[in-house]
Amino acid sequence: MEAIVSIDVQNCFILILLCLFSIFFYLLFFKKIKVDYNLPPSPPSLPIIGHLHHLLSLLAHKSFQKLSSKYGPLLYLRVFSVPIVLVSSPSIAYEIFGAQDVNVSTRNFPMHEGSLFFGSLGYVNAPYGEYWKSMKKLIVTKLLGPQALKRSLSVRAEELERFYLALLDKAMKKESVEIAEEAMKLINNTICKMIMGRSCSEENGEAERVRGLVTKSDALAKKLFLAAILPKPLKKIGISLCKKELMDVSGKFDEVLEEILLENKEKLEEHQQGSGMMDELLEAYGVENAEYKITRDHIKSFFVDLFIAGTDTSTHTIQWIMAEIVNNSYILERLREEIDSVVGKTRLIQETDLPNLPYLQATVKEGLRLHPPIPLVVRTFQERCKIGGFYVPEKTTLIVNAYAMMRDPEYWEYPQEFKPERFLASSRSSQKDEIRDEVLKYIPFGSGRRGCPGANLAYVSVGTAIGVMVQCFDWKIKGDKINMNESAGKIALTMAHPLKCTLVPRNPTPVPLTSSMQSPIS
Ligand code: HEM
Repeated sequence: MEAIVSIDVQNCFILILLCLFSIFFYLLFFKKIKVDYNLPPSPPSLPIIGHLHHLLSLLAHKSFQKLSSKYGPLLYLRVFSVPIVLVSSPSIAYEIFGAQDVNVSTRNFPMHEGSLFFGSLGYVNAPYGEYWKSMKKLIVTKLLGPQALKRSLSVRAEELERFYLALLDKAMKKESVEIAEEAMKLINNTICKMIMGRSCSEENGEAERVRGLVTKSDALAKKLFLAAILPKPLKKIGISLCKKELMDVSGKFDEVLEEILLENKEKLEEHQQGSGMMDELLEAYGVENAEYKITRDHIKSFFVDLFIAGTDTSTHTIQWIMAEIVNNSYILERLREEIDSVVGKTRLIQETDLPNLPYLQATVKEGLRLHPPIPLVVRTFQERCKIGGFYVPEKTTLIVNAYAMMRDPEYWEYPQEFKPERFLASSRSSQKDEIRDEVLKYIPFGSGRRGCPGANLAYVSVGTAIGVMVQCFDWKIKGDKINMNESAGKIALTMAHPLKCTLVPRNPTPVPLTSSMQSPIS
């Protein structure tokens, strides 16, 4: 009997211990789930598709802006079962591009084998790793870093004069000018020359073909971006629907680039200099023990990415800013006063004048704030993490709504208005701008390691193009005001009604040129 009682007491003790352990582990486990799976708040969604309708809306950045102003700056969305985190606040962006920068340094867009655009060998879609790092080094040292930009100054000066002459020619013939068309020629020729040592030829239609391909690629990129967010089977269908168009664009880019590559290789063999970057790539190509082994297709994909990333963005920025200037005559007057007093009327504005033209610089910054050509910055969280105290699962797509952040009334006075003066004031109180919340309220070029490496080039190309248009011409439009509606359909934010103007030369005689180019009048 004694033995039975002692066994019962032992069992009871073990049972109690088991219960206590279970409760302890249950609480621990339960607590862990609660902490780990405390996802960011999620706005109401539709059955099955979740928040897909917001992504499909014509102007997704605006649809997201409405969502965040109603439900908060950090939201958890889903497209079917695919998770997305939507960020619309500078302080959360600061946390992500600081502590989680490596974690979000890959885009994870679908890659199409064999294509030069959105293919597996490109730069923009390359995962964060050795290949991306070695190409970034090349971009900074040979193309877009401050020293490289100094070396290519004359290339841009020559293209700027060509731009001025093209506008002057149209003005003299009283033809109307489509600003985006002329700006695209300027930007595309500049980028081609800087990368490959020569611009595409206008005579044999090569330049026209490349510009057409850049425009096509931009529309195609939007479709591919949407496909990227769908769950696997739908993603496959989406991409296969774009396949023909993708391979067509890739094939045409290939034709043009193959020819230019051959020319450069011959130059190199004859010890003539091409562009620094092209020479470096051609030398590295095929070298067994190179830092990173690159193929011919790597080079071509890299150039396609640079054309596409640089051309449409800068072109649309020029168009938006010029439209704002024409709509606000006091800004035009103030810009002219500044340019006339610093540059004068006897020579064309140059890149080296920009540091002495603060109002022009502020106008460019304000244009990028109000009309960022890439309104949504998209990345992927490679690993799970915590943001703003919330759990973010691995492989979650990150969408940073730069458009909403740069129009947030908490950070910007009169956020919907075009007021370059705001950047004159902020440059004086730059200390204040270092405050955590202020740092990422201005984000037209993205941020972190994968932020835009072309920002410096963009500022000087856009600044001088706007400078020439203001310095040399009066602007006439049909009607009182330019329609500033936005257009969808492409990845870049464009004007729904492209800006068309008739130009009248401001000076009775054309501005003398610095290079050997001849004015159409002389
Ligand atoms: C107004 C002009 C421009 C704007 C607003 C702009 C904006 C952007 C943005 C928002 C991104 C994504 C950044 C991120 O994910 O955080 C980006 C990436 C990029 N941009 Fe620009 N860009 C402009 C001009 C240029 C130019 C002129 C070039 C070069 C010729 C260029 C080359 C690139 C490249 C290569 C990337 C990908 C960077 C990477 O993945 O590491 N961009 N740009």
